[in-house]
Amino acid sequence: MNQFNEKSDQDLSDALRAKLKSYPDFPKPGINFLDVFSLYADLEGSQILNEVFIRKGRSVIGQIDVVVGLDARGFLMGPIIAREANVPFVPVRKSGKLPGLTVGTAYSLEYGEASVEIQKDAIPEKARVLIVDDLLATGGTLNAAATLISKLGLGITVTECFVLMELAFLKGRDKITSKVSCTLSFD
Ligand SMILES: O=P(O)(O)OC[C@H]1O[C@H](OP(=O)(O)OP(=O)(O)O)[C@H](O)[C@@H]1O
Ligand SMILES: Nc1ncnc2[nH]cnc12
Repeated sequence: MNQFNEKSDQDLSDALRAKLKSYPDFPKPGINFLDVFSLYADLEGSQILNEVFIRKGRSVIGQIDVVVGLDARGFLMGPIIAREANVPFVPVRKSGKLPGLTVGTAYSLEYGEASVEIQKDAIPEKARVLIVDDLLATGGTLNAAATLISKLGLGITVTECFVLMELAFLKGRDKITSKVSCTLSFD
């Protein structure tokens, strides 16, 4: 029993939307930056996020074998979701940060370019993967992560992507071949 048991998913999503801070023209003119850390800086916001991620993890029990979180804000949520789903957590990191043998790819995102890597032996054969991140904008980042995972071969499949926030008007979903779910959509 916790203070959110009686709250619907919609109630939680509405509460987060009311608390979220955005910053026009950051990091570049024309970008409205949605700051997930503004939710963590609010004690109730942080508790609601925890509840949202716990519900997400429980909803995929038995359907996935690994949670992959994206650098950096996907690391806030991935381990909670993975723990509730009772599966391991694996990071996709910006290039040059992971030890051992890695596979990498370059991509574009809403406000720049980047490249990411995953450890070659991080995901077991035939695993069903859930990719998680805080935000879907153009879809460049999620698509790059899915491409990386497919480069590993071994019959590994991305079964779902979960984001806390989606800038739906940028149509990032069109780049993603797997199912995408989100908590807060912005038109
Ligand atoms: O859909 P896209 O256009 O690819 O944009 C979404 C990505 O952009 C942000 O990360 P960023 O690369 O800024 O990294 P950070 O988490 O290290 O700040 C965000 O956390 C997503 O990962
Ligand atoms: N508008 C935005 N706000 C926060 N993170 C982002 N990543 C890409 N676009 C973003």
